[in-house]
Amino acid sequence: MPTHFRKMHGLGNDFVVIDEREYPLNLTPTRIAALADRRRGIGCDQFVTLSPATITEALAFVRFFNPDGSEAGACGNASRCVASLLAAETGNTELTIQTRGGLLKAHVRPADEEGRATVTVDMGRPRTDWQDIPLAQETDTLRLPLEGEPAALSMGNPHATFFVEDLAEAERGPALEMDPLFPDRANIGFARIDAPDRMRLRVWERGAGFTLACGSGACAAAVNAARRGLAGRRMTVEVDGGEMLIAWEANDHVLMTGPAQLAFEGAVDLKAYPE
Ligand SMILES: N[C@@H](CCC[C@H](N)C(=O)O)C(=O)O
Repeated sequence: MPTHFRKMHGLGNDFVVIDEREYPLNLTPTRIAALADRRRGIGCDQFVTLSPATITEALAFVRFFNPDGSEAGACGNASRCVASLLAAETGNTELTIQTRGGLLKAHVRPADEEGRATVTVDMGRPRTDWQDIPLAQETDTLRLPLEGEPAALSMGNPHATFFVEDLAEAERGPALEMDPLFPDRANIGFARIDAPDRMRLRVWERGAGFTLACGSGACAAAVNAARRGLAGRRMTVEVDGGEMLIAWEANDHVLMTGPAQLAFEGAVDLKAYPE
């Protein structure tokens, strides 16, 4: 029996979304990696599953997997996409989803003629203690002991942000993801500050590589820029796929606003992929 899936994207960061709320599929990392593979599977930057929430206020428990099969505690763009999906399903414009990184509240605005909804997700509080990111050793997370002195934090997943003049420095991403300072590896952002309220960002994503947009990376870069005194607390973050608005509120929560879109729906025979 083929399994229904949705292909969604936020600013070109694309997802296969499978709803397991009625039938658990027990997908293994091997099968997820095969399905996420653009050559032999459906292909996506992240694979997303919905299962029943364990907390009554949440509509679903949402899990995010990278194309290498590893699981991430957060994915900003996929959170917007899932929120738009659940809003269409329930008619609620204010809703909560449960993730490994925590409970996320979302506000979903109506979709435009192209089916693109604008969604704000409260991504929670950034965690800046070295153990929470995590780092391998106690260190000042505002300036890590790496060439270029990036700032690091967790948005439910680990991020390091380098502040650069030239985005060509992003070619250091693959090696930095694996640096021993990051025991769980890390998403590596390269941010060029263009104005106190505007930056250009590229992110080498852990387990995925360069993507057109990284929502949690945009939150991390904006917060890190403000922590370093390089920018204010509200920023437009321009990525390869477009723009997000990030606001680091006085209550320490990070609000991320950007688009979410359904690309197409399909069905897949899971048994055709290794377990
Ligand atoms: N695309 C994402 C982040 C996905 C997870 C990341 N690669 C990780 O392993 O932490 C986003 O929009 O936040």
